[in-house]
Amino acid sequence: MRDLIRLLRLFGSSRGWMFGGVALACITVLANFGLMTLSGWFLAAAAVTGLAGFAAQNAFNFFSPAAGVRFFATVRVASRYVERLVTHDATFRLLAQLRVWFYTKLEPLAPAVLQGYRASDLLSRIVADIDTLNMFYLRVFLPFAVACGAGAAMVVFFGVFSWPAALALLVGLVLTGGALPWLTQRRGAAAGGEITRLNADLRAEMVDAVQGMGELLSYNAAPALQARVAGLNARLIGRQAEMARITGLGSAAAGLLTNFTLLLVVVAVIPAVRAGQLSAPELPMLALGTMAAFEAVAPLPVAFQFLGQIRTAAARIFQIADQKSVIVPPAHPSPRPGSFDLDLRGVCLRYAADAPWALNGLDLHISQGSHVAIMGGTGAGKTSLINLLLRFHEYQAGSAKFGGVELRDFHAEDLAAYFSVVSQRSYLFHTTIRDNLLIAKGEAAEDELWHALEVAQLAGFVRGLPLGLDTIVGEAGVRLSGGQARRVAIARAVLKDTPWLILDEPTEGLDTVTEHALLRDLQPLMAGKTVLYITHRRAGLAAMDRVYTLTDGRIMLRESN
Ligand SMILES: Nc1ncnc2c1ncn2[C@@H]1O[C@H](COP(=O)(O)OP(=O)(O)OP(=O)(O)O)[C@@H](O)[C@H]1O
Repeated sequence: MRDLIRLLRLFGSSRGWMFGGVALACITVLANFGLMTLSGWFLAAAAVTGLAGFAAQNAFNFFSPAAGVRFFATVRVASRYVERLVTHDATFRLLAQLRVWFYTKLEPLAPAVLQGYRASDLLSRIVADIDTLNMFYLRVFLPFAVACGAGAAMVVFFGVFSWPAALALLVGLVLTGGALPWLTQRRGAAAGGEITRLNADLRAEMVDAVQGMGELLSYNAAPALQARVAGLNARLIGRQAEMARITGLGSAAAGLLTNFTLLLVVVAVIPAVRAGQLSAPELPMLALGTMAAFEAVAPLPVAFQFLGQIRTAAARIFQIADQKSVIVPPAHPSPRPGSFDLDLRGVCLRYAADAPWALNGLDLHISQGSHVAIMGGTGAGKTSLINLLLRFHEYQAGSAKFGGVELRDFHAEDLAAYFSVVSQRSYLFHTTIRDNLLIAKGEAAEDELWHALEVAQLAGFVRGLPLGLDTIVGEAGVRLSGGQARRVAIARAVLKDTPWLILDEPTEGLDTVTEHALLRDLQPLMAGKTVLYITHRRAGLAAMDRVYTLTDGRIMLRESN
């Protein structure tokens, strides 16, 4: 329940649209109620008048009730139309609001906290869970509010004619709109929650399967995956069938309760008609009114059945949104560094309180303009050093100063303005070469893009492509060779043009010829910049001013060039 109240609070700024939709839906239900009750009364009164003789027929006013029927019919159609427009508009607004809110919560968690989640699970939360939460307004909140508002008005209307009939209607509405939804909600909670989780698991397995298709086929591991997916699928279908059974039972019980209430109302009204306290046409009026009144509560049993699904989705979303970023942003704006020197003294960094130190008392000084290489084997702490510099992870001890200012006094996004990273892992988006370059400098002109490609030695290749800069590179750049993808990353660094250039194993995975060509082509980019070259190979070290060896998170050796 707490999660649902939180959800409602989140929708605060769209309150006008939400309650506007509720008001219009109430008008629609009440117009239908007016139409049915007036029609019931009018038809019966006309029949009674017809039997009463010529004088009574002449005296009967046909025009006012006929006009009333037309009025309610027109209002019902018009308000239903506007209600659909408003409630759907409200739904899309809430959806957009939820997505933006969730994204703003996610952003500070990248990359440190989000690394703990599978990408496909995050995708499920961003897309499917948010969509499920969106059902909350249209399928739960709106029908519930309409049932309360319009239901109360209709009971009061019945009360004006007959309190026993009003009581019978109230009991029928409360049973159908309160007790039955409570039951379906209880019955559907477990299945609904599991459907959300199983859908997420299934999506995660499928994303993994598509990404690892090559490995699965070459190791003949596809049958095991198929069996896992089939198992998940069978459980999902089982739970969905359970939900369908509950839906069917809920609808049938609602229909039964409607007819039972109709019977109760008729039984309650007959003595009053017999006693002359009510006129004969008022009996069909209240009977048809009862049928119309149930329009207000009919969607509730099915709506509440989905509460389990909505609650699980809300819990999954809030679980991420409530995570704290490991980087605490400083309270004040980032200072301007006095220079671009880096001075690390006894820096310790680890990824969890009980994890071993990835950087363990690291001392390192890199003066502005110098070219420094850090060598180290697997797990030595090279990437952790970059994580430290870019404020992707927090350091727990020691002093790390950039231009004389502690790194933790910088906002990560401001610090990013001083560093460009060319890495073996530089990610290429499934879009054009142009768009992949523009992420480094959104406002770059066409000739700047070509200049960057020239420096990265990729201009000739791009010119030769039929679509040139508008060539789609494929997912993670699959349509480019390893060397070409690295050159796109270099072109980004040229565009960004920062004082520091970090080369994180830029030639990893490339053949020796390409490696040497790439290192040679990097030279113009390195001129005049402070360069940190991280590698575990010896290629390219000759061009460095100093070479350090990193072992177990600290500098163990300094080689001079
Ligand atoms: N995100 C992370 N969460 C937990 N531990 C991590 C994380 N990243 C690195 N580590 C651990 O920190 C230590 C240093 O890792 P790091 O990635 O900095 O080494 P590296 O020198 O870059 O290695 P490689 O050359 O193999 O990439 C390793 O023991 C590693 O297991």
